Formats: sequence, structure tokens, C-alpha cells
Amino acid sequence: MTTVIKNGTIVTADLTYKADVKIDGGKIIEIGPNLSGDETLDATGCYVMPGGIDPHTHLEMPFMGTYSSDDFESGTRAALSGGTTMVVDFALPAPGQSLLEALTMWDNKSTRANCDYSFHMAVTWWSEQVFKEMETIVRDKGINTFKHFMAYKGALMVDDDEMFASFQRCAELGALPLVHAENGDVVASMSAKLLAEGNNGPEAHAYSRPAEVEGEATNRAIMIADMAGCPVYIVHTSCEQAHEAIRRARAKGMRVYGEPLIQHLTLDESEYSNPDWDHAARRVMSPPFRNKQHQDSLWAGLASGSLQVVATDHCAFTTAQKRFGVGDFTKIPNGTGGLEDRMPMLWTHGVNTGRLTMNEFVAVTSTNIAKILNIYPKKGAILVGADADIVVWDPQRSKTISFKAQQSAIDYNVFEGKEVTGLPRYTLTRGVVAIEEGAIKTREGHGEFVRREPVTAVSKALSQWKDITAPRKVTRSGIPASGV
Ligand SMILES: NC(=O)NCCC(=O)O
Ligand SMILES: [Zn+2]
Ligand SMILES: [Zn+2]
Repeated sequence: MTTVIKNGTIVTADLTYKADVKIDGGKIIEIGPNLSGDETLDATGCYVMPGGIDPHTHLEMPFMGTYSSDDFESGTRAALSGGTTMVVDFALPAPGQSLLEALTMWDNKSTRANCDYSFHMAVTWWSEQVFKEMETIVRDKGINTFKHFMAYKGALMVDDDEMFASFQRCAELGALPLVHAENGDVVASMSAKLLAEGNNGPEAHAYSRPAEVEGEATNRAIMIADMAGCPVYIVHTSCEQAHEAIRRARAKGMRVYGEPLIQHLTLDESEYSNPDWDHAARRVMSPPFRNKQHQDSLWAGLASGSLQVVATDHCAFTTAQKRFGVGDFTKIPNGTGGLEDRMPMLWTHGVNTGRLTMNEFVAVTSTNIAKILNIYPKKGAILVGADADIVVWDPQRSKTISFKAQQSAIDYNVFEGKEVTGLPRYTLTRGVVAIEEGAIKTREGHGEFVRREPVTAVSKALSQWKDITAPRKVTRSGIPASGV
């Protein structure tokens, strides 16, 4: 059965034009005027865009003594509801655990996904076994990204030595390292000091990890990647210091990507001063929300191209789970939701204000990350042959965000009460209509794992340049006799 999306305006990362889109077998098969098919979706007044790709989610994540509360069914349903048609989650080996064994655990969880998905593999420890398994993960499992935490000391954190070894392995394999860049040692010490002084509320979480702690680690990660000869992707870039580190590196030709979150772009640190403990604790995440100066830097980075991807780091915990940290902020599970709200919030605060063009919106929510992950134009494109992951975006539709109407499995929403204008009329996942106006028509298990091959054009070029500029031994005649 063929489907035609009619009377819409196609908006891609670089083009805006009126045309119909014809779909068959989960793929786009034709783009042009006056198309017809078995089923017609009316896109009058709407923009036909590549479905969003959220490269940073934590569904059913074992973390801080509990599990994040959205599973692959509810999380991907929330994603589709907000126009996102692919998520990339994280397989997290416990320190000492086989990477392949960890992947099996996540493979088992993801069978219930409503949309396509993939995994980053975390490197949470280092050994000859990890070195060898990374090749299997890349070659056999189709995962070309490896996550490194510089924070969460005693849990997920790796040190510089381990990171350097892993980054060098990424360079050999043509893989991309991702980094959570906060100085975990300093955070641990600051946290202990704050608790000892009786500063134990949710606000102290933000005090324990100021922007300088993130900026330093971002610089360090960039330096280590440069020495290792690989690109690097900095996740949840939340502040000016981190953005400036990325911008400076890119201006010097280094292959560095930055990922602000929709939460950091639109919510600020004043939330932590709320007199309601629950309100503040629900917003505890790492890095913490920052102030307006930092938000302005992130928005400027998206418009100027020094930051490339807007994600959510969707890692939702219920109020009851957040209350594990009553009396000790270090026990508040870190994380907030955002999967469903990312695109409507970014459209409202970006496109509707003129901070972003529609084409930039598509670039930072879909196309850029598809290219970085080496899945373009299968994903992130409105092109013949691409997967029919499409959002028919109605710029006039509006709603007030409320946890009462959300798909995510938690009892609050950090964007509660925010008015958004710009919502999906339809969201299609490989040609199947999953969202129609407000109706949820998702199909559990419809989602498929998306393989991602190594060696992007960027990593290949970087390796070539590093070979040419590698330090060369100087040949000398008449070496003096040893002084011994
Ligand atoms: N970000 C956060 O607070 N929780 C999720 C885990 C991580 O990304 O650091
Ligand atoms: Zn993180
Ligand atoms: Zn994360």
C-alpha cells in the first residue's frame, strides 16, 4: 500500500520547497507535484520534515541504585508523540563487565520499541578485553560510537589514561568517542564538602558542579582526542565555558561536536531555588541547569554552527525515586525527561522567535546527527530511498505541556505549564503513521535496530591528516658516541 503526503512544504536542513512525498515499503519512493497513492495524508499548511533523531536517551537505565522509569515502549512512544522517530540509547557495562554481555542486556530491553533505535557503547573500565571487544562491537554489532564518563567517580568514571587508550582505539576502528565532560574528582570533593557543611538540598547538586568544572573537562577531552587522532562528541554541553572550548577547537580545525540539551536551552538554575523540595529535585541532572548567559551562548552556538545537535539526555525518574535523596543531594537520581517536548520546545523558543531558521531546526534535530552517526541519508533526510521517518509539522497547533497528558511514565514534567506552538500533525516511522493529530497509534515492537558503520568522511580525513603530520624521526649522520 502506498501513502502520499500531499500539499505540504518540504523543509530539510538546506531546502524549503512545495512537493508531495510518496511512500512504499517504509521508504520514500517519489518526491514531486500532484502525486497520488492508496492512502493520502493532508499536509496543507504543514512542513514535511525528517523525523527527529534524539542521540542521547537512557531508557530503563540502571543508575544510582534504581532504574530510569521510561522503558523502550513508553520512551519511544513519547519520542514519536513529539516528532522524534529514532533514539540512540546507551549500553552501560558495569565496570569489569564484558561489553558484549552488556549489549545483550540492552538488546533484550529494546525489543518493545515503537520506533527505530541504536546504542552507544559505554567504556566504563579498561583492559585488553575491552580493547578487543571494541572491534567486535564496531565490526559485528554495527555500533560506531563509544561513551566515556569523566564524572560519576566510583561508578561510571574513567580516568585520563583509560580515556586516552580508548580514544586511540576509536581512531584505529574509525569510531567516534562521546564524552560526559565534568571533572568527577572535583565534583566528588565538592559534594563531600557541601554535605559536611549541611548543604544537602537539591540546590547543592548545582553548587557541586559549576560551569568551570565542565569547561575544564571539555578542554581536557578535546586535548586527549587531538592527541589520540580521533574526532570527539561532547554530550550535554550546558555552559559557555564548554561551548567556548568546542568553538575554539573547531576554529583550529579540530573535529569536535557539541550537543546542548533542550532543558539547558530553555530552563535555568532558578528552578533549584524553588521552596518546594520536589520541584527542585525533579530538575536535578548533570550538568545542572545554568543561567541565562550560558543559555544565550548555547543558542548562539546553534545559530553559528559551533554546536551541532539538540538532544534530551532523557533519563526520567519519578518523584518517589527523586526522594531517595532527601537529606543527601548526592542520592537524588540524576536525570530529567524531555523526549516528547524537545522538538515543540525548540520550535517554539527557536523558530518562532527567529533564533533558528526552519532549516537549522531540521539540521540540529535530525540531519546533523544522522551524518555524525554515519546513517545519512537513510535517516535524517527527505530523499528518495531514505527511510520514511517523517514528521508532518503543523506550525499552528499549540498545547500547554502537562504531565497529565504526556506519554512518559513519570508523575511530572520539567516543562509543566509551558505553552508550545508547533506540533506534529502526523509522525511516521518507516512509513507507518504512529501519531495522528493527538491520537497515539504506535505499534510496540515496530522499531528496528539501526546499524551504524565506522569511518565517516570526517574520521577518514582526520586519520589521513594525522598520518601526514605525525612526528618523524630525524635521520642524522655521525651520531656522537654515547657520553657514558
Ligand atoms: N545527565 C543526567 O543527569 N543523568 C543521565 C546520565 C548522564 O547522562 O550523565
Ligand atoms: Zn551524562
Ligand atoms: Zn546521558
